[in-house]
Amino acid sequence: MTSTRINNEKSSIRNKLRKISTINAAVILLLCWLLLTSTSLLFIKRYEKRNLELIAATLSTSLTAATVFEDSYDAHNKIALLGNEGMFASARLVTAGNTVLVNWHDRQDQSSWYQNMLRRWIYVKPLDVAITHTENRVGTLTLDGTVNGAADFIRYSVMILSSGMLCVLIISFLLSEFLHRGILVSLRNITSSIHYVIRSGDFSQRIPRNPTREFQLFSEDLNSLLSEMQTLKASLLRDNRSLAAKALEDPLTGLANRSAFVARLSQLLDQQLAQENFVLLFLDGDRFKSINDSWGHAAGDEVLKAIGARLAALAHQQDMVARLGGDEFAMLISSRTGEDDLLQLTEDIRAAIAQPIVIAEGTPITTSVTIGYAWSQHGDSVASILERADMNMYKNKGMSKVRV
Ligand SMILES: Nc1nc2c(ncn2[C@@H]2O[C@H](COP(=O)(O)OP(=O)(O)OP(=O)(O)O)[C@@H](O)[C@H]2O)c(=O)[nH]1
Repeated sequence: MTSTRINNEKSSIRNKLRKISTINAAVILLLCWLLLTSTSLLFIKRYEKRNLELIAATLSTSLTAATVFEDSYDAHNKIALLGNEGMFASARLVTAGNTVLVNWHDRQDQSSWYQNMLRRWIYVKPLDVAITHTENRVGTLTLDGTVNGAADFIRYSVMILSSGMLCVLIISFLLSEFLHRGILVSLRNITSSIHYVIRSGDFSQRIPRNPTREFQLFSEDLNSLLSEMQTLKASLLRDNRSLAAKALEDPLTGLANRSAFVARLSQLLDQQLAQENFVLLFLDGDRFKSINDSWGHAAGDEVLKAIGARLAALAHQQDMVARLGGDEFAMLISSRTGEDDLLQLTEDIRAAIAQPIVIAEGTPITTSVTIGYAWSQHGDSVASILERADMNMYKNKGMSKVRV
């Protein structure tokens, strides 16, 4: 559900940026329109009022004679002549004796509520002008101004605003595509690098340089985090490898330990059908207790290390030498194929071990090992082959104790 929401085009940064720039442009356009329209309307108000006063002054002069002689026909003609030109919306001419000479209305003027409101705002009330003759008031002319000019202005400006809004939508859409491309590409580079790291676990990946300062700083922070993760991962891998190696190594001699030996033996037994037989040698130190008792445990350790090194020197690359514990060693030999070959090896081992081992304090110690071996057989298990070699070693123990 979360991913559906994130994938939704509406929640993309591209869309949000586009929305922000469109709203910005629309608000600025609306404010400009309001400012320009209200300023223009103030001018129109002054102009229309002044215009009506001039018309009233001119008309009142030309209506003097008709008012004095109460010539309604002539007065009507003069008023209608200007009224039909759209100079005013209605006119009323009343003599000083309260006789209504003319009550003219523009037939086309069917004012809506908003035009009436506009009229009230521009003119406040109908304009009364006195008609005088020899400094005597002979009548009164009352004019109602038109609002056609102001209404047309407002209508046109709203039309211009609407088409302006449409242009703003189109222009801001195109501009946001163009201007935000850099930001979107930068973000895409960063997220794709992070996705790659998450998917592959490869912390050597770095986020490329970015021309935008904030993104560059962000990328640098992420890169230093990645390099810390890389170092941490490398040290964890190293520790893991060394722990794994230590788990399979005998700490005293550095040879394989019992676990590693059993694992290798089991592997060889599994592969046995496809390969030549191999041999398992079981070696046990003779009278080792007496070495410890005579020269100390540390000297015993040195002897065990020397035995291990000598056995390892005699083994070939495909063979394995292990210390199973105490003074017990074992060898898995895949490099010798015949009994003679093997006997030669056991002789070499005995000869090598028989060489005196000079411990740290300079004392030479002579020791020996008893060897028992078993060739691998079809159907062998780890336990069965170990047991055969062990038994053979014990059979030899008595003899070797005397012989070696
Ligand atoms: N120095 C040293 N001695 C060890 C170590 N592990 C076991 N030993 C000693 O090795 C001796 C092994 O004795 P055994 O194998 O039982 O007997 P042995 O004296 O070798 O006699 P045989 O095997 O019958 O010839 C014991 O005295 C253990 O204490 C070790 O890591 N270092």
